[in-house]
Amino acid sequence: MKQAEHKIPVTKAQLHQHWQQRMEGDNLTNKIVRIKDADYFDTTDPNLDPEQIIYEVTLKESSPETGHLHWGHIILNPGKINDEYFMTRGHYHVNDHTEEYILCMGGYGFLMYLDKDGNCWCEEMEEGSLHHIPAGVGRRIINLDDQPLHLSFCVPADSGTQEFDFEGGVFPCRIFDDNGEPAIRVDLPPVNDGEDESAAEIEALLKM
Ligand SMILES: O=P(O)(O)OC[C@H]1O[C@H](O)[C@H](O)[C@@H](O)[C@@H]1O
Repeated sequence: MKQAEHKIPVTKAQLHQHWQQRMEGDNLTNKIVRIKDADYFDTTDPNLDPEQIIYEVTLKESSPETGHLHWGHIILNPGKINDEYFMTRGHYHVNDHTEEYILCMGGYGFLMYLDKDGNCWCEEMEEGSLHHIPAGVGRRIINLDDQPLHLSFCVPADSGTQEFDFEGGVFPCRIFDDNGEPAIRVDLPPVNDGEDESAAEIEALLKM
């Protein structure tokens, strides 16, 4: 006898709603970054609403000890400050033995990595892409689309978050809209023409 089929039709919108409902219940923390908080962009734009949300991170926290995992969602909105796409501030983990996974649920963007030797590279994020962030590597996320970028992430409970020191000029690469196409600007350290150094050397020699 043929077995009865119990197929339940689901739409993408329903699945998405289900995904959002995973972030209900206890032990939730929420971080919202708005235009007024965005001191890490290349420029400012006084015409933008300071209250506009750039991104939101919701974290379902487990207990903080080693071995436990936090689960989180990020919604990174589409937009730009002048030509620079909306992006997260970026961070690395205080406990630099901890890795992370990020799963893209929808949208399109870049995951930018920065290692301790200053190497900077990007991976494309699109629906279904899974990204492994190695231990000791910093990250930033950039939305290149006109839709929100929806991400889930899983991170060790003892990882700890350390923001980048932007005064120090980390993240040497930045992504801009160049006539509708993303373009990378690489900020190289200023070239030392040697004049200052030799002046200091001569002064040191004279004092000997
Ligand atoms: O750049 P942040 O403001 O630190 O936040 C955005 C971050 O959200 C979470 O904490 C994830 O662990 C990160 O991988 C992501 O980059």
